Amino acid sequence: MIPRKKLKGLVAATITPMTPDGKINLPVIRQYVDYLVNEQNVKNVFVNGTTGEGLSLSIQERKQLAEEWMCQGKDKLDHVIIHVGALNLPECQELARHAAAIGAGGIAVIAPFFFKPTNKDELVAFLQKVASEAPEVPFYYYHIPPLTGVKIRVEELLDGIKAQIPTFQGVKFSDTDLLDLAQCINKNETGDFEFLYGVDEQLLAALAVGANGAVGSTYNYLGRQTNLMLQAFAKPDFALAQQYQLLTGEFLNFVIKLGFGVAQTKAVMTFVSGIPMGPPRLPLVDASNEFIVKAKAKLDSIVWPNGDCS
Ligand SMILES: CC(=O)N[C@H](C=O)[C@@H](O)[C@H](O)[C@H](O)CO
Ligand SMILES: CC(=O)C(=O)O
Repeated sequence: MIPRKKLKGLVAATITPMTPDGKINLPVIRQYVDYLVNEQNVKNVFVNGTTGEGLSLSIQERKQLAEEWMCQGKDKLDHVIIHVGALNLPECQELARHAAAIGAGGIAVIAPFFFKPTNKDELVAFLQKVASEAPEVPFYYYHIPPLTGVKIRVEELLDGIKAQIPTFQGVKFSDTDLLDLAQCINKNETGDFEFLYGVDEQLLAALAVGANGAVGSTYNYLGRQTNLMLQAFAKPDFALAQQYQLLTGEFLNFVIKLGFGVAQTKAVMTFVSGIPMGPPRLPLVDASNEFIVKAKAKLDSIVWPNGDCS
C-alpha cells in the first residue's frame, strides 16, 4: 500500500446537493470544496454517508458523486473517504472497486441493517468481502448503532481484525458509548488505527479518551470553530476547549429540540455557506421555514470566544 498521511483532525460528512426537482446538483461541488477548505479549514471529506443520504441514492448517483469529489478535491483536499456500504454485498463490492479505481483515500462500510449480523464474526465476514475488493485502499468500519441497530461493540470487533482485513485502518465511531471507544484506543497499541468520532456534540469527551479526529455533519458549517476547539485541546487549554464545545452544543441542543436531521443540516448549511444544498430526498422532507428562522437566529446569537461570528 502507498504510504499515506495519517488522517487526523476534522472530516466533513458531505451533504449531497440536490436541485429543486430532486436530482444531484454536481456543479455545486466545486464551490463546496473551496468553501470547506477556505472558510472552514476542513480538508477531509466523508462522501455518501448518513449526511450525504448515501443509502437513498442509486449506485450510479453514488459513483458520480464520488468521482466529482475526487476530481474537485484534487490538490485541495487531503483525504477523500467514500462510504460504500449498502444492504447487499454485490453493491458494496461494486462501489468498493469503483472507489479504488478513482483513487479514493479510504473506504468505509456500515453494518447491513435489514438482515443484520448478529455477532462479530458475521459482521467481520461481511466487511472482509467488501474490503478485499479494494486491496490497496484503507478500510474503515462505520459504527453507527442508532441508525443501523447493529450494536456489536467495536472493541470486540478489533480482535484479530488485521489478520482478516489487512487494509483495516480504523473506525468512524458514531455512538455515545465512550467506554467502548476508550477500550478500542487501549487496544490500538501500535497506534496504527484511527478512531474518528461521530457525535459532534460530545467530541471533546471523545478527544479526552484518545479519539484521533472526527467525522461529522456539523464540520460543514462549524468546522472553523471546532478546529479552534481541537487547537485549544492540544495546547492544552481545557477551559477554552470546553467553551467551544458548550457553544456548539448549545446550538445543537437547540436544533435537536426543534427536530434535527439531514434535511435540517441541508438547510443550515445553505444559510451559513450560501451554497444551495437543495431539498433532501424522500422519505426525508424539507426543513420548515420556522426551523430555518429559529436556527439562524440561534446561531447568530452565539458569541464565540475568539470574538468572531459564525
Ligand atoms: C446520526 C448522524 O447523522 N450523525 C452524524 C454523524 O455521524 C453527526 O455528525 C450528527 O449529525 C451531529 O452529531 C449532530 O447531532
Ligand atoms: C455524520 C457522518 O459521518 C455521516 O454523515 O456519515
